Amino acid sequence: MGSPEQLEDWRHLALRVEAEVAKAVIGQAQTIRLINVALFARGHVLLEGDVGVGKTTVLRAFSRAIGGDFERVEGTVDLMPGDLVYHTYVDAQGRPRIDPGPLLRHGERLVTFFFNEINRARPQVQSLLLRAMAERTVSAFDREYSFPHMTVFADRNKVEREETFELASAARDRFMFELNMPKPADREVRRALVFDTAFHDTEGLIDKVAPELLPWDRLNAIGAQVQRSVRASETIERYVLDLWEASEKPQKFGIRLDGVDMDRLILAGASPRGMSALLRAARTVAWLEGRTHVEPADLAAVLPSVLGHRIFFTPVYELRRAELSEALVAQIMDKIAAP
Ligand SMILES: Nc1ncnc2c1ncn2[C@@H]1O[C@H](COP(=O)(O)OP(=O)(O)OP(=O)(O)O)[C@@H](O)[C@H]1O
Repeated sequence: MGSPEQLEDWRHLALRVEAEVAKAVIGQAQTIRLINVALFARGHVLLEGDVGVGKTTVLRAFSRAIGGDFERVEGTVDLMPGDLVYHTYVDAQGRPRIDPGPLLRHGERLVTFFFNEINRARPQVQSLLLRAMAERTVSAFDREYSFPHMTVFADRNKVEREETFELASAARDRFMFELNMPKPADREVRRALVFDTAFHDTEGLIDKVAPELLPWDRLNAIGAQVQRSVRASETIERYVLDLWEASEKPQKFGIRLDGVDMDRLILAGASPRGMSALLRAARTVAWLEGRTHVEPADLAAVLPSVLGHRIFFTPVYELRRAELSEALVAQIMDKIAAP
C-alpha cells in the first residue's frame, strides 16, 4: 500500500503525463485531463469526435508517456470475434500457423487498447470486447490470458451511420466516460494545426513525448489508493443522490426541455454502476487537484462525460439523444443546487 507521500509523487507523475501529451496534442486540455482521470480511475473510454481531430495522436501520446504496449484494431463489418483473439496465416514453409491476436499477443504489457470505429464491428465482436473490458481476461488456446493493466478506448464514428451497429445501452454503461473530442475553436490553435508543419507529422509529435513516465503495472494499485484516500462528505453524498434521482425523474427537480414531454422522456436514468463511476472519477479529479475531499467542482468536471451516455430515452426521443442528453445534463447541473 502506498503512503500519502507516494501518492503525492504519483500525482506529480500524472500531471507530468498530461504536460507531455499536451506537447503533441494542442487545444485539447479538457480531453487530456479526462483521459488521465479515466486511467487513474481505471475506467474505459468511449471517444466520440469528428474525424481527424487527433484521437489517434492523443492515445499514442498517452501510451508513450505511461509506457506499456499499444494496440489498435479497426472495426469493420467483416471483423469476427476470433480476429481479436488469434491470427491465422501461412508461414514461409507453407504451413498453416495460428498466433495470439491483438488482445493476447502483448500479454500483461497491454496497457492501451484502441478500438477504432467500434460501431462498424458486429455485436458479437462488441460483446467479446465488453467481456474483456470487464474481466481483463480472455480464455484461448486452453489457457487464460490476462491483461490487468489494459484501458480500452473505443471510438465511435459519429459522421457516418450507414452499415453501423450501434452499441446497446448496456454496452455503453460499461464505459466510464463518453468523451466528445471537439474540433478546437481557438483561432491560434487552428492556425498552428494548419500552418505549423510539426502538426502534420504524427510520428514527430509522438517523439516529443517523454517515454515511460509511470509504473504502469501499478496503475490498479495507485487507482485503488486514490479511492481510499479521497473522502466524500455527507453533504456531497446527498448532492450525488439528488443528481442520481434527477437523471431518473428530472421533472421532480423542475427541469424542463423545450418541446419535450418530460413525463415521457426517460426510459432509465443512471445505473448504480454509472453513479459509482461518477464518484471514482470525481475522487480522481480531486486527487489530481491536490485535495483529499471531493468538492462539487470535481463532480461537475466529470458529470457530462459520465452521465451523457447513460440516460436512456424513450424511442420517440432517442433519435434526438445527442442534443437532449447534453441539454438535460446541463439542466441537472444548473437546477440541483451544489452544496
Ligand atoms: N489537436 C491536435 N494537436 C496536434 N495534432 C493534431 C491535432 N488535431 C489533429 N492533429 C493532426 O491531424 C492529423 C490527424 O490526426 P489523427 O490521425 O490523430 O486523428 P483521428 O481523430 O484519429 O482521425 P480519424 O478520425 O481519421 O481516425 C495528425 O497528423 C495529427 O497530428
